[in-house]
Amino acid sequence: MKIALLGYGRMGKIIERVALERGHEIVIKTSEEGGYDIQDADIAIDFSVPTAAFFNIVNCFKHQVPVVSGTTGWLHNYKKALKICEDEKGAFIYASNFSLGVNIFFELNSHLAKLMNGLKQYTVAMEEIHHTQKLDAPSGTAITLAESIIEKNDAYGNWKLNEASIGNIPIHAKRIPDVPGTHAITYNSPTDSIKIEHIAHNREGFALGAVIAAEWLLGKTGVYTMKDVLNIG
Ligand SMILES: NC(=O)C1=CN([C@@H]2O[C@H](COP(=O)(O)OP(=O)(O)OC[C@H]3O[C@@H](n4cnc5c(N)ncnc54)[C@H](OP(=O)(O)O)[C@@H]3O)[C@@H](O)[C@H]2O)C=CC1
Ligand SMILES: O=C(O)C1=N[C@H](C(=O)O)C[C@H](O)C1
Repeated sequence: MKIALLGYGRMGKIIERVALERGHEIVIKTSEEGGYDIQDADIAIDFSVPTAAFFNIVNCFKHQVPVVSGTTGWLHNYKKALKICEDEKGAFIYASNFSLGVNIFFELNSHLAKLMNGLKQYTVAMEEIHHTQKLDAPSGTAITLAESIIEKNDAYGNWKLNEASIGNIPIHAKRIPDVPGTHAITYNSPTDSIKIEHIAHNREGFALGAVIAAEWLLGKTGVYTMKDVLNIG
């Protein structure tokens, strides 16, 4: 595949290496808005910044270039993007986390949330830890985890950053140098705690998942998720 890398930072560079190892070609790599012809590419992979992702993604839809995005912090525009994708007959996969491990963790979290539904002695709390360069908080992955708990557990209707209050899942965001991404969910009762945790040791899993998603999306139209790609859950 001829790949456009929209965002050539920490993730863009690892995705480039993984894509080359899998026999693909990088025809565009950019850290700027525009200045390239997206139609030179068969597919685009956007790992940019929250303020740029929506433009990058919509530009792909408008030129019928399938696009995979892992950028977090822009999801207030997600529904708008889906509408444009539909209108332009585009192809799109967004995931807050492309790693196989986290996608398995999403399933565990959902199952645990269902088991805990109605057990009023337990309260849930989430912690996410990332490197100090991260622009958004809480992480996209933490938001996905919280949304899944809200869907399965009647005790929760929303999440709150660094704040515990009734009906809200507290998400504690910590920034520590060089941490690729850690997410933990703990259910606490007066007598015990149940904790599940995912620790990324590096960024390879995110990059491989994004390239696999791009390979899977090529030739399709419509909106998909990593559940479709990995066929889990
Ligand atoms: N879904 C997933 O699995 C994962 C998602 N992420 C997310 O991916 C995103 C990128 O992460 P990471 O690579 O660590 O961040 P970086 O800051 O290292 O890279 C982002 C790059 O995007 C560039 N950029 C700025 N404006 C634009 C633009 N208009 N178009 C294209 N690129 C632009 C930045 O350039 P400059 O520095 O000059 O501003 C920078 O080089 C983040 O939102 C992060 O949360 C990260 C890991 C996994
Ligand atoms: O910015 C990062 O680094 C990461 N961002 C994603 C998120 O916000 O969930 C995924 C991963 O945790 C790394």
